[in-house]
Amino acid sequence: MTNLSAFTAALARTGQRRVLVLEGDDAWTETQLARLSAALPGDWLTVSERPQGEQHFLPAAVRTLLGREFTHAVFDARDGFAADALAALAGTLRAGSWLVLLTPPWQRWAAQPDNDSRRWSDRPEPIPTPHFVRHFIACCLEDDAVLHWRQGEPFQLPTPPDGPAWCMASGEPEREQQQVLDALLSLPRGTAVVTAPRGRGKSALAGMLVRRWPGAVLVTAPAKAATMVLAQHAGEGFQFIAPDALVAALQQNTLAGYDWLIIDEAAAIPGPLLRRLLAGFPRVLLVTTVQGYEGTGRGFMLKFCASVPGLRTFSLEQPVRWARYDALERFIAALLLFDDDDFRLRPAGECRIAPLTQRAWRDNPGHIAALYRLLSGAHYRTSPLDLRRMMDAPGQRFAQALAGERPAGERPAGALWLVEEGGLSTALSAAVWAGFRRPRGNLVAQSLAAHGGSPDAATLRGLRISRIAVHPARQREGIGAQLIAWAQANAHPDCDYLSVSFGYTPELWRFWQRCGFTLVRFGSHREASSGCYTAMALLPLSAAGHALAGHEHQRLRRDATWLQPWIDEELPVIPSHQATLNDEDWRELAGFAFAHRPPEACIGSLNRLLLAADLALPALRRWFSGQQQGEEGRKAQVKQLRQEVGLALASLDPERGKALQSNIAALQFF
Ligand SMILES: CC(=O)SCCNC(=O)CCNC(=O)[C@H](O)C(C)(C)COP(=O)(O)OP(=O)(O)OC[C@H]1O[C@@H](n2cnc3c(N)ncnc32)[C@H](O)[C@@H]1OP(=O)(O)O
Ligand SMILES: Nc1ncnc2c1ncn2[C@@H]1O[C@H](COP(=O)(O)OP(=O)(O)OP(=O)(O)O)[C@@H](O)[C@H]1O
Repeated sequence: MTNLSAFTAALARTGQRRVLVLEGDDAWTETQLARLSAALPGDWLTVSERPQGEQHFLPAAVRTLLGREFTHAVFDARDGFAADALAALAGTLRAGSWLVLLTPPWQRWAAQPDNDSRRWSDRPEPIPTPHFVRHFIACCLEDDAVLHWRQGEPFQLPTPPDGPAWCMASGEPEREQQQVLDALLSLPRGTAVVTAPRGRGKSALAGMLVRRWPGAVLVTAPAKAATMVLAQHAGEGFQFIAPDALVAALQQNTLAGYDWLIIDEAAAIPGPLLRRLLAGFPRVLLVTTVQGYEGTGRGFMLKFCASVPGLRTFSLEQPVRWARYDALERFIAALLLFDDDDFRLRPAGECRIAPLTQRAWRDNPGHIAALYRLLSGAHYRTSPLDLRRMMDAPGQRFAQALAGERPAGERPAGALWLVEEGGLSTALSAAVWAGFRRPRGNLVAQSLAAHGGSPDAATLRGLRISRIAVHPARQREGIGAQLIAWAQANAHPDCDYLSVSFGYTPELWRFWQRCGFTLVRFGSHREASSGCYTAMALLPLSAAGHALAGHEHQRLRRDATWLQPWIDEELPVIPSHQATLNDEDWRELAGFAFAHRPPEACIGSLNRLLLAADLALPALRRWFSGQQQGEEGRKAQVKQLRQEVGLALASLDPERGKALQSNIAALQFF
């Protein structure tokens, strides 16, 4: 272990960080870990599903470490591989650090269920992840800088890294930081954004702006703990305000005299909230990471920044927390396919559509990796969890639009990712409709049952378009529509529909509409993550699919008058203005009163009940006048609503109410 200390000293001197993989059984691994931490002093952080020691974090808690720094870390992949947590963790390690990765013995790892898969596979039980394990092993073996210590074999350290001594930044702005700072200090008005990968000195730069700006600057971020670096570089002028307090202060007009608002980790703040903040200050600086822990950074660039007029964009390339060509950063980029060099080039030439299956991760990994890179470059939602889903979750299918000369010169210009859904039993689908059951997966199929009017909706089989993206340099050339037409023509004969669930924008809806989709659902509130309403649409393929799409679209039209007041966006359907209670309303109201259907899924029928029945219904009136309280208050209010609606049905038609009640009660046993 003396050699290890010398090696680590060489890492610190050259500004490098390294990966050490410990492959073995639990007892052996624990012994080696104890030896390592005894030999290498410093603050060791452990990320593991198993509780151990003081500096221990569960993978799900690693996000809270953003903005903090550590010397060494252990990432325990023996029970599950939380790829997003690994990416977040790697960014927190200083120059001279080790990232020790614990794996089970490789020969049994591929067949072992991965606990993390429950987060992304839509399966209730953990599943094995052979493609990811294979890819991980290949990344380790291909990279000379990754140290691999296998149980039963001697551990040999290579020669320590050599090279010029690395100097920690002095406290004064680095060259790149200075250039951005000069531009910001002379910005007369408007919005600027600084994006960069981890550890490039973005937060420090924002702090330097606070220190150098002659007037008042306000700083906000999703968590104050993540602004430590910014505060340190800002000095006494640092003034922090939480985003919700900031919105409240803007509404009350109590903020005056601030020249700048700095929003650190801006990608973690929902778009509509950001938009409100931009309007409140003469100058705004948005700071965000473009790669890594969640895919939100690039999405932020793509979706939000494209909509800000006159935005000034800056980026930082040189790492500050570690030296250039750092081995850990390179390993993580290769493992999680962060490198996007391919994406920067325009894929030129005619396109042909070609299918791909998960087998490509074995047979032609370069090909399918290019597809993932296109998705993560062009689609705002793509994250390392998608990479894992794409590799190993069951029921996934892919197609790509390949541009260029066959075969060597071809590159993907468009990517389509499909997921098989539906096929639930009649009883389970009806139990989903009633709100009694919500098994994992089947996003659109279950949502059609749970929020729509057809108890058997989830029995149909669909292919959900999980993602579609066309290279930005090739959009509006018909490639997206070509991919959808391919999916339509190549769907399995027992597939009833293609479906899509998307964050509604009028432009995106126009695309789906042009591809032949029918709108069947529009959410009643904006999603916090995207700031958009969720919309769902179907492209029917079979007679049953046509019937379902037609029925759900008519239902949406019938409910549109009542749904519109909940939504501050024009609903893209023509309301049909029907105010009488029909059989379907009766069934739905019974599903609400005697089962667990949420009120938001019954907005139309509840309103028609108010109009049709000559009853007081005070709780219902209160609900629609918007007098709702917090979570606990809401629960009590919904309970009261259910009772009131049950009584109303019994008083309107006691026989019918009773019959529906007993039918619905039977559903809870499925
Ligand atoms: C499930 C999900 O993935 S939802 C998210 C969809 N993906 C994204 O938002 C990623 C970023 N966007 C993209 O990759 C692309 O813009 C896509 C996939 C949405 C569309 O692909 P494209 O190849 O650009 O669309 P395509 O050229 O086939 O358009 C067909 C028609 O749709 C309509 N359309 C497409 N994009 C737009 C737009 N931005 N605004 C208005 N209409 C549009 C047009 O009518 C167009 O026909 P036209 O150009 O002759 O007028
Ligand atoms: N010019 C500088 N002088 C001294 N230290 C610096 C300078 N720039 C950055 N640093 C330090 O380098 C480290 C990384 O900087 P910073 O946290 O600003 O990077 P970042 O790009 O915001 O990283 P992350 O995405 O991980 O939050 C911090 O410890 C910071 O204090």
